[in-house]
Amino acid sequence: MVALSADRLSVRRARRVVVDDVSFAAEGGALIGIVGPNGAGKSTLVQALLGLVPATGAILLDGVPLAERSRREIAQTVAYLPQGQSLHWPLSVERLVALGRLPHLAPLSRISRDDHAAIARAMVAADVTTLAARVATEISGGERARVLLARALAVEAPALIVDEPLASLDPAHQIAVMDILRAQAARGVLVIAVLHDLGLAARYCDRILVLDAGRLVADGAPSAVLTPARLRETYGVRAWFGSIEGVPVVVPLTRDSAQGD
Ligand SMILES: Nc1ncnc2c1ncn2[C@@H]1O[C@H](COP(=O)(O)OP(=O)(O)OP(=O)(O)O)[C@@H](O)[C@H]1O
Repeated sequence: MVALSADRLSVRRARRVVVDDVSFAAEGGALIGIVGPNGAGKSTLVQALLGLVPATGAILLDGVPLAERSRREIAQTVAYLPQGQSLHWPLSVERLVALGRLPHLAPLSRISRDDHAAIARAMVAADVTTLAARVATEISGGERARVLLARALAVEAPALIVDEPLASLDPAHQIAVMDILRAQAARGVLVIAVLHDLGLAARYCDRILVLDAGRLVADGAPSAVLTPARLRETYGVRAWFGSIEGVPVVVPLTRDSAQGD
């Protein structure tokens, strides 16, 4: 199974440290949530894990420093769904999902039967088969989110990093996407998901990393990490914690007046 680790990872943007001395290690077979307030550095952290932004510290992918891997190797090993991607080319949905196979194709080679099978599996998993012939620039925001997830799934990489995969999705599709991520983890994939919905993070993740102002302030099982004190300190909110039919429920209730504003 794939292994990904960061050791004392820091990233500066516009001369500000936005990821600050973050260390963690992860292996395939787990769904790991990254949560934290807006601007905490979550997207920057995952971009650094993919080698997309310059960082200090060490990142190891299967024991090899990321800097020693080619872009193609990284793209084959870690599929990535960026946050809020917009589409500019009027490709069909099926062709857009097919782009997920690019890391596996030799230059000028054609899509193989295996590639077609991977594309079909990804479209079924993300529930976008009925959109296959539609123009990708002419579908709704939630449909686009699922199509882009399908493109990432089509890579069939041993690791999958998704940045806010639930944005613009209705409740049924939010649950469906979390089910997909869980199923991927159950198949041995390392899934890292940047999430804002703490309730779904608590329900679905094996482990949660909490980022606050660039620092990793908590790392552990959801029940250990998503506590009233942590949510107060990190988000400045009071939350209700409970469970329904054994499913953990976290509902942010009010901003914490102790925060002062
Ligand atoms: N290209 C950039 N240039 C300069 N600063 C940036 C850039 N991208 C992000 N930042 C800053 O880096 C910090 C971390 O941003 P990042 O997008 O990683 O946060 P985030 O936790 O993913 O936030 P959100 O939940 O709002 O998506 C923020 O202060 C942001 O303003």
